[in-house]
Amino acid sequence: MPTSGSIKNESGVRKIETQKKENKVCNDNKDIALTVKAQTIDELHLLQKKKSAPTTPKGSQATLFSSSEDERSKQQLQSISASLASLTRESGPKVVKGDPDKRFEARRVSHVSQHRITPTIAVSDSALKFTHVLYNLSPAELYEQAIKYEKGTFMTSTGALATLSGAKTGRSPRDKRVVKDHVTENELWWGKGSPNIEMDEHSFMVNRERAVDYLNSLDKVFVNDQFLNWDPENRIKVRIVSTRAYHSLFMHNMCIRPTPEELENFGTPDFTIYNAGQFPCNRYTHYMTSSTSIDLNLARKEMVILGTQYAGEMKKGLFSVMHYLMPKRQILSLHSGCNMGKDGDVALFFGLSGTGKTTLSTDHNRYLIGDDEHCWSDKGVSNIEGGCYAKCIDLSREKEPDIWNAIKFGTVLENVVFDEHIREVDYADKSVTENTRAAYPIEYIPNAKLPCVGRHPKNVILLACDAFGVLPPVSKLSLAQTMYHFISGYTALVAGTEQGIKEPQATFSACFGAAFIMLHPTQYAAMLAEKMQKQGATGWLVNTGWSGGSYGCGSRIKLAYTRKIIDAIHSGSLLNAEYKKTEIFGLEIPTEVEGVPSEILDPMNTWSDKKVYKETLLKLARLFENNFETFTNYKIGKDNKLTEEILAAGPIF
Ligand SMILES: Nc1ncnc2c1ncn2[C@@H]1O[C@H](COP(=O)(O)OP(=O)(O)OP(=O)(O)O)[C@@H](O)[C@H]1O
Ligand SMILES: O=C([O-])CC(=O)C(=O)O
Ligand SMILES: [Ca+2]
Ligand SMILES: [Mn+2]
Repeated sequence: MPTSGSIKNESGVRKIETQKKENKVCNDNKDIALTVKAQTIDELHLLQKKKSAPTTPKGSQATLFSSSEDERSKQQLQSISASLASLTRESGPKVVKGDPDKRFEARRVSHVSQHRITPTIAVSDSALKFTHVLYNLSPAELYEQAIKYEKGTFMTSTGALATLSGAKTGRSPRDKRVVKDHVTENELWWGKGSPNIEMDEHSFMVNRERAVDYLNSLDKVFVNDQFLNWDPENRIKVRIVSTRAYHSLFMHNMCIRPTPEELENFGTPDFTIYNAGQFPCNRYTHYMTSSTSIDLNLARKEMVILGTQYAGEMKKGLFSVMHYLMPKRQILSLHSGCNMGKDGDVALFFGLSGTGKTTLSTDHNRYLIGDDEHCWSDKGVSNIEGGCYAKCIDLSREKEPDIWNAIKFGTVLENVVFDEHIREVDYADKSVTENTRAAYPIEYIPNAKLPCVGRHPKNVILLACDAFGVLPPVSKLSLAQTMYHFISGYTALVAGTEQGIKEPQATFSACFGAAFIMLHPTQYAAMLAEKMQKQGATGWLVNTGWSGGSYGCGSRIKLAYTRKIIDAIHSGSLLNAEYKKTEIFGLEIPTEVEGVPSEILDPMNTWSDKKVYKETLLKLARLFENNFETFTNYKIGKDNKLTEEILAAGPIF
């Protein structure tokens, strides 16, 4: 053992002082006498973390803050306490920042009186309790929380956070409720076909109270303060209160992340979500038909989630809110992907779930503006979100390299199956659900366009996954046809995963997102028509579904071919191609597309039995016709001319 006297501290670094008595451990001249100023192990651990950016949780070291910082921090706590206030008691809960398990952090308490009313009822036991708030935690902190406290949460081999969303692995549109009051009664779309199922204000308050009481009964809640919409003039401030680190990380990825300065000056949110999804709603509450309820109150600017932990409810709930707020400002909200070429040309990709918005807007040769939710204003397009939510069933590195590579540290992987030891994900495994998903910040895509805004779209691509196999792989649409197909919002998926051949199921969802729209579809359609006309945008219908027969006989069009078709749309070469018109649907189909076998461009060529093809085509046309009946009484746009053209743009028998 070397002796202390023979070694000099040449580098001039502090000596290790873990105990009062000097304890020298030195093997060579370099390592020696590097001492840490710590008296105890706890003190040593305290040295490990240095003070973070100004707005990360200020749970500790209160004396380090200047009085203005102190004041702002107090206001932040007051604002959170106000959000969590029960409306039947007098004051907001006692709020304290930080993890209840971290005993070293000095606690800051704020018991904020929210209401001017003099208390009349004695405080309940719950009012004596603290609510610990984990405020805008970083992904690393959320990983620790999730892995430590949320069963079924693991790190995968690429660093993503794999978790389970619980009993619900998809959205529950039938459990969505919207408060009908004297304003929304006239403004919103109600009745047949509408996604807005009514509830009254009182029942909303019952559910709100249930959610808030549940949240305040927990040891801790997560609070995210973030933004929606990359258009700075139309940015919306949202607050999400949730119970799981999974939810907090999901929203961290999906909403726009504020800078530390923006968070300092966040102020009062424009909209608040109370996600108490681990707790059911009370089925005896009026308007409830199950123990799941997703309730939207536009007047109160609040949403309550009970009985489902599927994180997509928050994402799509906020999208509904945007579908209400944006049209009021003459801005069109769109369920579409969006990307931009090197020359600044913008394309929109509409389509129902699973038709290819995320897959096709994530294109290595183009800049990604966003994969799912956009706004189209007088200035151009802007993404509503700060992240992407990709389907990952059968995901492959070869076919979708950018999405594959985005699944790394920080990404939330929902309901995937992985090797218990190596933690490699098996993307083909549907054991938990077919709707496996990855949520990642948009910067994880190498060619993301930041900020996520672009010019007016040049091309509007409508995606349909036609499992009947009768729609052409690509057709050029007139404006009236674009509107007809936009209002129809068609896709056909295959029902069930049982053995044997299943009939394709046609789905019609107005504006390619009926589940999220708030106004009558024709209001969005009118705005789209006006914008497309004004900007001279071209509409296209792209079938990403079956070719060579219906599901069971034919097969899904190769992604590589669809990509070639999309390339030809972007480059402008398809605009000047030679076209012929199909029967029944009257679609203009090109005779050639570079890189795509010409014989597949007319679906009739690919069917061995032409009679069955014709029957299937007629069958689909009738489904379109029946679906459109509900829209025939509505006027679209300023004159009747467009309305008549749209009606004439459907199938002709
Ligand atoms: N020819 C094709 N074109 C597009 N996608 C295809 C094609 N063939 C197979 N696919 C697969 O279809 C799926 C399309 O899903 P995608 O995530 O793009 O849907 P989405 O429209 O973004 O839906 P959501 O709104 O639910 O997010 C992907 O899994 C993709 O790999
Ligand atoms: O909302 C979801 O769960 C997934 C999605 O993007 C959609 O369905 O359009
Ligand atoms: Ca998507
Ligand atoms: Mn979507």
